[in-house]
Amino acid sequence: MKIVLATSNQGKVREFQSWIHAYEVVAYSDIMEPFEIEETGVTFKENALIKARAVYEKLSDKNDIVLSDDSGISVPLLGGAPGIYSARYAGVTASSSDNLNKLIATLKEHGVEKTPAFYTAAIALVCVKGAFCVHGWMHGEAIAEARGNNGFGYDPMFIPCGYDKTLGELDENVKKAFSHRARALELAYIVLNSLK
Ligand SMILES: O=c1nc[nH]c2c1ncn2[C@H]1C[C@H](O)[C@@H](COP(=O)(O)OP(=O)(O)OP(=O)(O)O)O1
Ligand SMILES: [Mg+2]
Repeated sequence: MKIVLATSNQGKVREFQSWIHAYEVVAYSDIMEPFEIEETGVTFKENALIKARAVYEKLSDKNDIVLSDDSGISVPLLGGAPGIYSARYAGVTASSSDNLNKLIATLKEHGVEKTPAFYTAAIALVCVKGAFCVHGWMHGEAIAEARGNNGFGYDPMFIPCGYDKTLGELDENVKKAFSHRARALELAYIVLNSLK
């Protein structure tokens, strides 16, 4: 039994592979031809389940467990945007730097240098015993500039609570200690251990 990650985001793959040691972890594209999965849900949970179910359907070994992550950054000043649309914020074909630059430009349009923001991660697990979903959050501030190259996505503009540097500048262990994804993964372990 191994964990198959239903994601095409290499930043997520890197984090899950470096954080999960109790199981063999592979990206789904290592064991099948990658395919388009439409994220038609209106919540992180719905989209996480859509991605995990789509990959589980195509698995040849149904004893494997599929793990997906649907995540994003929400800015209360912007009514929660980009939220579940974080990966499509600057358009459906946008790169992560397009999205980052759009959020920086939007904050500047609102005349703010920093504003409260939070990340959400929904992790779905789909296996022979059913489908499960857990969540995690990380609070902090979004700033109207990009600093540092660590992490991925919006990390260069996100300062976690209790720090004065962005996740782009901070050591990777900070994300491992209390990121939205790390917190959701802690809960996912409870589900995983009960599936054994
Ligand atoms: O820790 C994070 N640090 C920085 N940015 C992050 C993080 N976590 C989510 N994000 C951003 C990236 C992307 O703009 C969106 C996720 O979108 P989301 O659809 O879940 O992932 P994705 O399309 O990149 O890959 P996939 O759907 O194949 O898993 O939120
Ligand atoms: Mg996506």
